[in-house]
Amino acid sequence: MIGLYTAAEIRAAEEPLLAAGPEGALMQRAATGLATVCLRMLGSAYGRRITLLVGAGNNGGDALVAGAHLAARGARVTAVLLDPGRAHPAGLRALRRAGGRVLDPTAEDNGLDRADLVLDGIVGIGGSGGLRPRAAALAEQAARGPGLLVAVDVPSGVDADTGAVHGTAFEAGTTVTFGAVKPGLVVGEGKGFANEVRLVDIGLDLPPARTHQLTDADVALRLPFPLPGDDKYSQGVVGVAAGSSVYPGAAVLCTGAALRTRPGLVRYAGTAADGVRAAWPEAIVTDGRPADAGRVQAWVVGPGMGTDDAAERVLTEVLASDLPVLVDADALTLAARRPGLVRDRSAPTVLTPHDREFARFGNEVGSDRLGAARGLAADLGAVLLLKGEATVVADPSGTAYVNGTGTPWLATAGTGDVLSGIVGSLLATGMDAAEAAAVGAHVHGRTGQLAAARGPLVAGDLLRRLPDAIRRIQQAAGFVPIGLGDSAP
Ligand SMILES: NC(=O)C1=CN([C@@H]2O[C@H](COP(=O)(O)OP(=O)(O)OC[C@H]3O[C@@H](n4cnc5c(N)ncnc54)[C@H](O)[C@@H]3O)[C@@H](O)[C@H]2O)[C@@H](O)CC1
Ligand SMILES: Nc1ncnc2c1ncn2[C@@H]1O[C@H](COP(=O)(O)OP(=O)(O)O)[C@@H](O)[C@H]1O
Ligand SMILES: [K+]
Repeated sequence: MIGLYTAAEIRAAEEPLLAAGPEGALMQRAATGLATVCLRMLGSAYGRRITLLVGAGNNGGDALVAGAHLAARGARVTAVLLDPGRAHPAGLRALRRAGGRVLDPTAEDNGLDRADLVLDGIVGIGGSGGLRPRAAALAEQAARGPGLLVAVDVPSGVDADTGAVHGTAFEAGTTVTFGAVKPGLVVGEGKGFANEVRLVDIGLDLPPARTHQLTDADVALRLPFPLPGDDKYSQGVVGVAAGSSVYPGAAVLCTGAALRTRPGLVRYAGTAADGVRAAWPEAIVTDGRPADAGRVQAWVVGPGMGTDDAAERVLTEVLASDLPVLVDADALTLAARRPGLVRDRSAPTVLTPHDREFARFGNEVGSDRLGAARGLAADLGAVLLLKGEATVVADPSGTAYVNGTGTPWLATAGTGDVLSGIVGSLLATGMDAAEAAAVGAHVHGRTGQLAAARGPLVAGDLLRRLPDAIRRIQQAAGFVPIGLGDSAP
């Protein structure tokens, strides 16, 4: 698992290393790793034009020291100092010694229109609020130029903890981050500014993370294989209460996804019974109530079910069980009206809202998606899976996951019903509810990527590609999407 750490957590882990000295050692490690990544991106340094955008803090210091390494290898390095009187003194000396040029921010020709690479050292984890006007103007000018755009630690203008961006931010193609990945690089608006994230190990001794991102290897370990002694019941039976005679599609997609994820046994109960029977002869189907379906180990309730009195009775019945329940779509609308139905449960509940469904519980998601998910999870005593470009999962204790897979092609009707079926089927195996949600989101995203490789996708394509996506995840065990070890020479 990749641990995601806030600025405060990073600073706390840096403290003992800074106290133990020697002075500047951490910055040297960070800057060496940063320069190594830049060298790899450029192929070679000699004669290359590099512009450093340098703020007044240590983030600017990192850029200056990395710039000195690159200048020493023959790059033509120009540093634009946002606050010339306060630039990191040792970094500035190092750059000058290596032959770098230094400009103030009002210089007419700052080289951004012809740089091969731009290093953004305006502000890192010490940033607060939106970028100040001069910094914002330089970030925008860099984005218009031809150079590779590399952010130092965090793209300036992105909140490292939340991913919030107020106004503008540096549009990095690559972000070289130090010590640990920050949540703001992989969630919310920040994800789109950080893009490819490279982690440089600077030797921090970090405590266990509160926020995680799963890799294929993590997910492969958690996807249960059927064992020789298994039968169709022992792997966990999923119950699906979804769809309606008017909207059978959601029930068909949800049941199909549960079958394709963990094809032990899926039971369906609801008024879309005919449609489900026709699409999935493998499922055991009743047009009665959940109680008529037979025994299950977890329920999925809500997609396409409607919000009338009959639907509310189904939801109430399912939530009254002592089984794990995934609540989605129409059932979320109903649960938002009667949150006590969720709060009063002792068995695990997983809620899977998108932003509009989330808002029905009383607060907008806002720009801190992790914070919002954690808040509602704690309030309801449930696992919250907040869908989006980077789906977030939080449990009531504050443990959270940010999903790292997926594609915007998933923004199409019915893909959420597929996610519910996948997670429901993992819940039925007895997996911890937050892990089931996080593993399900990862599998769903990989399936979307696989389907999108063939062109525009519809939700049904996900069902066809799910087995292959699971097989590939299992094969790729050991693959880590974020580059580690770049501080090595
Ligand atoms: N503590 C350490 O020894 C280490 C720190 N490191 C680097 O140091 C950074 C943190 O350094 P600092 O604590 O000095 O803080 P930063 O350098 O991240 O930010 C502080 C500077 O940014 C300016 N600033 C803040 N908000 C701004 C905004 N909205 N618009 C424009 N300017 C803004 C402040 O005026 C100040 O000059 C990390 O991100 C990392 O790059 C690394 O070198 C590793 C070791
Ligand atoms: N821009 C996006 N990038 C990546 N994934 C997205 C994007 N927009 C939506 N998704 C994903 O697509 C799915 C849509 O679910 P949902 O909104 O519930 O659709 P429906 O209710 O039609 O099934 C979610 O898994 C969500 O995370
Ligand atoms: K930066």
